Amino acid sequence: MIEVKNLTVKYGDKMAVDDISFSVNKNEIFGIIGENGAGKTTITECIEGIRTFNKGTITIKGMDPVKQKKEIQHIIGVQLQETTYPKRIKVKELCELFASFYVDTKDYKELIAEFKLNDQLNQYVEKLSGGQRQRLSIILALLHNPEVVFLDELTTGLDPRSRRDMWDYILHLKEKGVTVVMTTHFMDEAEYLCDRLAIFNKGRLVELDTVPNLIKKLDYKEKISFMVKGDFDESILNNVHVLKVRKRKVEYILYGTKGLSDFIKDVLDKNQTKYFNLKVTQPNIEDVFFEFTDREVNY
Ligand SMILES: Nc1ncnc2c1ncn2[C@@H]1O[C@H](COP(=O)(O)OP(=O)(O)OP(=O)(O)O)[C@@H](O)[C@H]1O
Repeated sequence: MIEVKNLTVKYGDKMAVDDISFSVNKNEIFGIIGENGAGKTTITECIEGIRTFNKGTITIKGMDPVKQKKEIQHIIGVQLQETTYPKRIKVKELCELFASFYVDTKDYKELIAEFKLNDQLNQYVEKLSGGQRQRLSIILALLHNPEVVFLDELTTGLDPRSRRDMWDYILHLKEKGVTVVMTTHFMDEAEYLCDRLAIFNKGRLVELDTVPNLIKKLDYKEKISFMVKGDFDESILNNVHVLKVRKRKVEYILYGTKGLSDFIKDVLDKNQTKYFNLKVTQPNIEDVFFEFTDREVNY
């Protein structure tokens, strides 16, 4: 559905996107993750045809998003992170205005009902809450039944229930055959929704795979975390089971081989360490994120 080859974007001397290539398959939910400033918005805006780039080629369904802007606009839907709407316009009027941009659109009232904005139909857009504005932004992106939808941090600012509802809706879009390209900072969201995840670090693509495959790449079998009170002799953690230690103030997160958690519990007790909040879990996509975005990129 989407092919990106050798995309390079510079802002002055600053390399924002550095020679990246990837493709997005039809009907997949493709996640883009990375730290702030990693280049996620720049990349998606280049694909959407709203940002120029220095080098590379991009196609959506074989079309060039810049040269064939008109055709592309009919097949893509874009939900933006921050959108400024005209002042003193009501929800209903904004939907009608956006619908007038396209030849063929859905009945916006269906979408309004699906996203539970019925009560706000006659409300001024500027008076909507943050979560309501987010829901309106996706309605506007879906009015023309696009084949590909770009979602930029869609669930930021949503309450837990609305966030879950939004996840269901994204899965529903996939069921209907839509291709979804989404950026997110929520790792649980990326893990739950995305068929494949592209991890960007400082403008470079560092990993691209399914969630289970990315977790396998970590090669850690066990993970244990705990918090300590008072002095703590870190040298007790030195052992063949411990492959990596991350520390945040009083919290320790350890990754390692099978047997790691038994060894750590044992050593903490033997040393009479005052610990709390001990948790034994499996490595997850957040661990993948830390591993691959910490790492220097070598090619
Ligand atoms: N118009 C611009 N002019 C100059 N530099 C820019 C411009 N837009 C983005 N940048 C820089 O390019 C880099 C990539 O920015 P981008 O917004 O694509 O990152 P991002 O991964 O989307 O970040 P975030 O998670 O914070 O939204 C950053 O260092 C940013 O400061």
